[in-house]
Amino acid sequence: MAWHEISIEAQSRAISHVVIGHQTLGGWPWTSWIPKGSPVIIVADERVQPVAQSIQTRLGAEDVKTLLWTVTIPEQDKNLQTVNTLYQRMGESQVTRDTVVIAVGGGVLTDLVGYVAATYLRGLRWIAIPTTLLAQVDAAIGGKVAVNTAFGKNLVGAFHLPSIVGIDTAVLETLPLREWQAGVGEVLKSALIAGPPLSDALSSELPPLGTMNDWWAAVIGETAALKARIVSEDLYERNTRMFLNFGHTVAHALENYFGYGTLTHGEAVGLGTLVALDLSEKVLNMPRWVEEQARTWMARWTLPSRAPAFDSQKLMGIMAQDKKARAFGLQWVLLADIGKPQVVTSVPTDVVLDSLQVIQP
Ligand SMILES: O=C(O)C(=O)C[C@@H](O)[C@H](O)[C@H](O)COP(=O)(O)O
Repeated sequence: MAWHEISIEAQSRAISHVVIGHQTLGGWPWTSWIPKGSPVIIVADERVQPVAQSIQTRLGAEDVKTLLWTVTIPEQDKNLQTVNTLYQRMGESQVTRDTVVIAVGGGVLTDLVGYVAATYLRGLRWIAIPTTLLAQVDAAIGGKVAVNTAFGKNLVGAFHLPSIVGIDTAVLETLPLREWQAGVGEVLKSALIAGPPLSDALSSELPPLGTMNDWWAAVIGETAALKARIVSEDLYERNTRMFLNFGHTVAHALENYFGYGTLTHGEAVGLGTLVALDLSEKVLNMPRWVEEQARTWMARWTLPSRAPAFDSQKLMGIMAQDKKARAFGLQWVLLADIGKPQVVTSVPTDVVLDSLQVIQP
């Protein structure tokens, strides 16, 4: 029986503009970001409702039809049940495919609302307005959107780039201290995988957490630019984008093990980073000074270097579900040196178990 093939070669040149400024939210060209006549739904964390209301006022003045939904979504509610409540509201509001969704909040909100935008009506245009350090340096950039399941962190998701990521560092001026701490885990990760100039900036001075200043504005800009560069090279994480997952193999497992929300993502990333650095010394002969430098940064910014007690074998079972895992086993992102990440497969289980000891209490 003869057969023939018809190929579909979709050329999606997805573009995502990352806009960074300080006290610039009010001056952004909103109407150029939203196609004429498109309705808008703003989904905002209730803690940053004033930011969302200022956007709604600005859009209203330009005759853009806007709904504002304020929500509270802790990490433990970043799941399909919460997604479904938003699907329900969108159905009740008779949302159409030309609607633009604007997500205003931290990483949990941009992950979940971004996933809703990726899936409702098979995909809506969306804009991310990150209001936490974690979201501004990492979560809101690059289009990874997802929710957690009982089997693991971010196990249900998609790649759906926001058309705009609007970063106004002024919104961090009222950010609670633990949210600052939750974000620095990703800043340290970025400095370790990138090396200079970001790692030099951290080594020259480390301001206290909680006060927005020029140093933080520069570090946020550099970290966001690093992520934008990596995502531009490998949007679907087929190779180099895995570098951004440094420390996350253990981090995500810890978040699941202790119950989502017990450890902040940044705290878990800090702990996962220490395990990855120990493995890097063993497997890639990474110079020890890199680990010592990371520990200095973590201590300065009060990131925990020890986890609550955990069963290493059970944690390994959760790690097996990591999205970087393949049929042949786990893939690790390790460092040969600062700024020199590598994807490494077939790290022996006993070596991993030994490295997990570095974060046991
Ligand atoms: O954007 C990426 O790629 C990252 O790995 C960045 C991570 O810091 C971020 O936490 C991401 O959401 C985790 O991705 P996942 O694929 O491990 O869920």
